[in-house]
Amino acid sequence: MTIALLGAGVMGSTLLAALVRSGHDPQDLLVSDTSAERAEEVSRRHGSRAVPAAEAVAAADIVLVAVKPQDMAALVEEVRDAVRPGALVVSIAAGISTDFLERRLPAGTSVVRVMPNTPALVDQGMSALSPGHHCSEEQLELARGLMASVGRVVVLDESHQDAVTAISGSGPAYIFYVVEAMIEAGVLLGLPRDTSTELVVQTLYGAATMIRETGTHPTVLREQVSSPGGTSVAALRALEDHKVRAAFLTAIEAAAVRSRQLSPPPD
Ligand SMILES: NC(=O)C1=CN([C@@H]2O[C@H](COP(=O)(O)OP(=O)(O)OC[C@H]3O[C@@H](n4cnc5c(N)ncnc54)[C@H](O)[C@@H]3O)[C@@H](O)[C@H]2O)C=CC1
Ligand SMILES: O=C(O)[C@@H]1CCC=N1
Repeated sequence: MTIALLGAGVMGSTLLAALVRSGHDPQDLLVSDTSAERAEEVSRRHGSRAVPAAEAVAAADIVLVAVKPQDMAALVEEVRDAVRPGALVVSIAAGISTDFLERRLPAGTSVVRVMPNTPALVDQGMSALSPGHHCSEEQLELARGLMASVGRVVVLDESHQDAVTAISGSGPAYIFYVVEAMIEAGVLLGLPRDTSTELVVQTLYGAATMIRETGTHPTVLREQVSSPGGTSVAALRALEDHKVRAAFLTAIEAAAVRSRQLSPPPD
């Protein structure tokens, strides 16, 4: 199975590394980037082949597109004539609909829209897949298998993709932000930075593992930490005073709005 990866940036190279880890022959992975240097550097690292975009697409069973939404129209224009009949086009670009791609690709091209996230780098990714009009069950399974090699997968109606982008696509950024803030707070309280980092990271890992392994609702888990009249409720009250919950709602809504804005207007 030959896979063309178009765009070898943060997410493209993360997926490339994952494809190699999951047993794809690196020689069957053709990498293209407008920065030829980048495509070559990434390919040197993973054993894949750096190839111009149209050439990669002409040889590919799966075309995995990982360029920014703003670069998508130009890229599709560049490669459309090279897409093989029966090839599957998988796009991970925020805000780019299957309809946008189907209108620009040869008639009948199978498309799957995916929103992954960066924890794919450590095989703990979360991907949401939405098939286009011409995507068969078999092709959807192919895309599912591709993304399942880097974490969990859900298949969702495309109307949910802006919400997915705002929750799990951008989600790691919010979590890292909270982690940064907690580490800084530890330093404020006099802890050495590396100690504070270790305390915060293990607490995050432990809390995430508890949510997953116990299946208990986060509210109940939070209540278990909050002794009456104790330290946790004192902190949680300050978070409520600063409207942190409302800030999360507003922030995530802003991400979804931005995802919609990244959708090019209809022709
Ligand atoms: N970074 C993230 O956490 C996530 C990103 N995404 C999506 O993945 C896509 C890529 O994002 P990043 O990797 O963060 O961006 P990036 O800027 O790191 O990578 C994009 C790459 O595409 C290349 N490129 C641009 N035009 C090209 C063309 N015509 N042909 C070949 N390569 C071309 C650029 O040179 C760059 O190396 C975006 O559409 C984004 O919405 C989706 C989920 C998570
Ligand atoms: O920030 C972005 O636009 C991309 C999409 C989801 C995560 N990163």
